[in-house]
Amino acid sequence: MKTLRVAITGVGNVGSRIGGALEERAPEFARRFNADVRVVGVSASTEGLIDGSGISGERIAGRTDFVSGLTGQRFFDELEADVLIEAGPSNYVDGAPGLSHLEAALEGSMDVICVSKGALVVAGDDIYRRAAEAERQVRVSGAAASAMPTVDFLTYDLAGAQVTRFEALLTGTTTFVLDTMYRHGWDLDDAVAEAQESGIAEPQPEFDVDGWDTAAKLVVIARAVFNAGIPIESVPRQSVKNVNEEQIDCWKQHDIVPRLVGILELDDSDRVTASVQVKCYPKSHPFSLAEGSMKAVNVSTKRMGDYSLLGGASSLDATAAAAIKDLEHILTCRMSSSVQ
Ligand SMILES: NC(=O)C1=CN([C@@H]2O[C@H](COP(=O)(O)OP(=O)(O)OC[C@H]3O[C@@H](n4cnc5c(N)ncnc54)[C@H](O)[C@@H]3O)[C@@H](O)[C@H]2O)C=CC1
Ligand SMILES: N[C@@H](CC=O)C(=O)O
Repeated sequence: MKTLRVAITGVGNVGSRIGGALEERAPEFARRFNADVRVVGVSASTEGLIDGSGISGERIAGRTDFVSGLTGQRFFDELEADVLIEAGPSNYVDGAPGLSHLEAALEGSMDVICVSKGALVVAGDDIYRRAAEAERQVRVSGAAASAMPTVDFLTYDLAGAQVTRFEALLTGTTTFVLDTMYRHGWDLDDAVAEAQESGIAEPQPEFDVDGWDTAAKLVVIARAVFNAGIPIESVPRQSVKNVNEEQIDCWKQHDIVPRLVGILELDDSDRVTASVQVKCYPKSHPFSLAEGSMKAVNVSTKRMGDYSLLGGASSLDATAAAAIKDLEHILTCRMSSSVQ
């Protein structure tokens, strides 16, 4: 049986669940791929743990035998792993600490799974170039709307379809906030506090509310799907903060529902432009049917017509599952290439 050694950087809301999610799937991986998939290293901001014999989900979440200082470069110097799952903070200024984690992992010939978005937003080009040079994979489901298939849907299912427009609810927090304001009369602050309580809002929730999270996901998707480099600062953004009670009343009278959407449009030369907008939709539109922290995607293509997907609500378990989905795709590639 082949062993696949997995490391995780960032043991917060999401990272601490990834170990348990992997443990749950391990017997299936053993059966289907004849692979022993185990976590061999985890690092948090000031401490970490490396154990080649495997680290259980309980040890990751409990952190009782973490070693002080085993993080950052020291962690990578001591780590021997095949795949890194990066689940630290998303930092759109310089990509730290995720960027140096991804660089060290690719340097060490690991495939990388990004749950955090900062490094991809700040240095997507560089990460994909390094990965190509190292002949390693970059998987980004967790950073590109997690449980809602975006990159995989566009690159695999719609391969060759020639996408012309992608319009989507990519941030569960803003769907939740607008939905509770519209349907239940909540005020913005209460709705944001509830989203924080459930762990889906960013540590600084204005990243969600002001459209940065949606913009970041558009940047990640544009790079992964269309090989387009879009600077996040160039993405025009609208904020949910500016939605007020009078507007909500007016939209209700007109039977239309507000949502924060991210849009990618491709022109005839395949040039991609991105924007984040508060838009209203008729009540029967799939985006209006997205309740709570659900997401939704509308895609127009030249060769296969139009699509709508609805689902993929933001949740910590669903995000951990999306990272394990990426791991499964890596496993599939690694196993098939070892057969050839
Ligand atoms: N919460 C969610 O529903 C989702 C979150 N994400 C992204 O996943 C990432 C993690 O999100 P959460 O777990 O909610 O955030 P979190 O703030 O709970 O966890 C981040 C963890 O990274 C740790 N960390 C900070 N510096 C570090 C370093 N130098 N080395 C190793 N670890 C370090 C922090 O101590 C913290 O525990 C974020 O980038 C977020 O944008 C993506 C999809 C969904
Ligand atoms: N803050 C995001 C979660 C991570 O991508 C959301 O609300 O969907």
